[in-house]
Amino acid sequence: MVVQVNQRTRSSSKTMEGNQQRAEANILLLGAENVGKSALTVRFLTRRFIGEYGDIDSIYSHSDKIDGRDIGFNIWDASYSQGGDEVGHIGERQLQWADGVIMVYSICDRASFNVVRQQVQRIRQAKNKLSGAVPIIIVGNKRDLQHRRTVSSEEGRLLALSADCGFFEISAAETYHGVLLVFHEMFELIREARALKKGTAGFRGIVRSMSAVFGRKRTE
Ligand SMILES: Nc1nc2c(ncn2[C@@H]2O[C@H](COP(=O)(O)OP(=O)(O)OP(=O)(O)O)[C@@H](O)[C@H]2O)c(=O)[nH]1
Repeated sequence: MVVQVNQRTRSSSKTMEGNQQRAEANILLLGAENVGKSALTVRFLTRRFIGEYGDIDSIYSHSDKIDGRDIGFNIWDASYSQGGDEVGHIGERQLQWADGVIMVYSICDRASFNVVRQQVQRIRQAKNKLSGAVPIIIVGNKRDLQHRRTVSSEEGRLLALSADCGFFEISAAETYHGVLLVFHEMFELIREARALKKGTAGFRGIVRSMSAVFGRKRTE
């Protein structure tokens, strides 16, 4: 497995957390093969859908503005790897690095939905031991392929609800907007998780966290 790690990203997310001018967020993308993790990442970075992508682990840095504030997104597009004899292994290093996790499945691939179900459980268990709860958003991708759908929106939403995750159904192939919403919501959840940790979450933050937990339906 090749991992392109930008060293700057690791330290900067810690040092700039409290800075009002610029905030950073480390976001880990997980999910089975072929579900569109790279497509989502590249859409967010370039606004484009290019069709075919490599399958190496990569970490990308990207700047964006939310409500006039500069945000540095560090995105780890993780290939579906094998650790020891376990397929779908999630490395401790990945979890320690991540401020938030986006778990992707394809709405026309039930096996990929089952992978998300298993990985969400593993993250909840592992991350609690490492450093407390981490915000997770579950994304059902390839919404443009309705005729091949094998996982209903309800199932996706119910899984998210039961595991305290946000939920979106999108098509990375069709639109940029849905992908943008996912990353912006992820940043908001990370910000609120940090505020809750520091005990500075306002009423709005608490309400938003509860909404994420109780799973509003989020679609494009
Ligand atoms: N129809 C459709 N195809 C998509 C969509 N997103 C990705 N794809 C296609 O699905 C295939 C896999 O996309 P990738 O982004 O490489 O998937 P991945 O999850 O990164 O795959 P791995 O690198 O193997 O882990 C490619 O052929 C993409 O063009 C989508 O929203 N709709």
